[in-house]
Amino acid sequence: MALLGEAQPGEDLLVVDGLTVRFGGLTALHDVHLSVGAGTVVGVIGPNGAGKTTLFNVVCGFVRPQAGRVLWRGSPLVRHRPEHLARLGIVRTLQGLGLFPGLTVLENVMAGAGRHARTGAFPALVGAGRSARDEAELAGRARETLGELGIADLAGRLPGVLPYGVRKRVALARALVAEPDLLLLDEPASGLSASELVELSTLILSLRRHMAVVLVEHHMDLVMEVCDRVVVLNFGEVIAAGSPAEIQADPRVAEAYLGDPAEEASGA
Ligand SMILES: Nc1ncnc2c1ncn2[C@@H]1O[C@H](COP(=O)(O)OP(=O)(O)OP(=O)(O)O)[C@@H](O)[C@H]1O
Repeated sequence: MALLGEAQPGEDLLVVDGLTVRFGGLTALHDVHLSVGAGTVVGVIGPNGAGKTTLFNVVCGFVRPQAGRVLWRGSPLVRHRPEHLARLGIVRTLQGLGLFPGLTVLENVMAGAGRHARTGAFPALVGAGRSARDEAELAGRARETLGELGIADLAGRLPGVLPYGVRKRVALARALVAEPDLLLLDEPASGLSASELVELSTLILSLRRHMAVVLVEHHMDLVMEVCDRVVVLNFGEVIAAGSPAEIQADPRVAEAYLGDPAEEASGA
């Protein structure tokens, strides 16, 4: 895969240091610490409402914490905004796919190349401000990424006509074309068939050569298969962190999940 990783293995790319987030009287995160090394896949799991999405939202600059910091390559991210992330080398996929219905698959993927675009999001989206050469180079990279995900033949289609699993791949291609150093994956397994899950697992494992991944996911089989480390949140607090085997054997984790409907729904 032609995705370039600049970080050295073992380097801590992302450090979340003592994050606390409150929404009115509700504490969504309380003193959360975690670190993500280059070339590692870190799973963030926990029952519904545990704070996983809030954690992503803080890293992405959507939510400001009441306490704590997010460090990127050793420097605190101060008042960072979601639109600056791709240029830092951080890209997130959304639970909702967020594809543009009026753009083709190829155009949707090209719209994800924020890190390399020389202009802001809207001009980049419509192609303004890029030279014909930039445009051709970007289209080539977008096609290559679609090829790596096995959907190059769908480049000219509109996303609305494609099955959900394929649209998820398009959303992933849009994230990967930015060649991130850190990919934040928000429930990539939801809605996928058993065979698509196997492909997703292989893909995530292959990404490690190029980038770090943080995976928020309810599908435990996938988490246990692809993650180097797993962090478990419950009611906004880290209740366990360790290897997949350690997490599976931890009684506090089983207890946190007892009766969680999302868990039952995922069949894990
Ligand atoms: N903008 C907000 N305003 C008020 N409360 C919020 C807001 N965002 C999240 N919450 C609350 O914060 C808590 C953590 O929510 P969050 O979405 O981070 O959990 P989650 O682990 O991602 O859940 P799920 O697995 O269901 O997606 C929940 O109680 C939620 O209702």
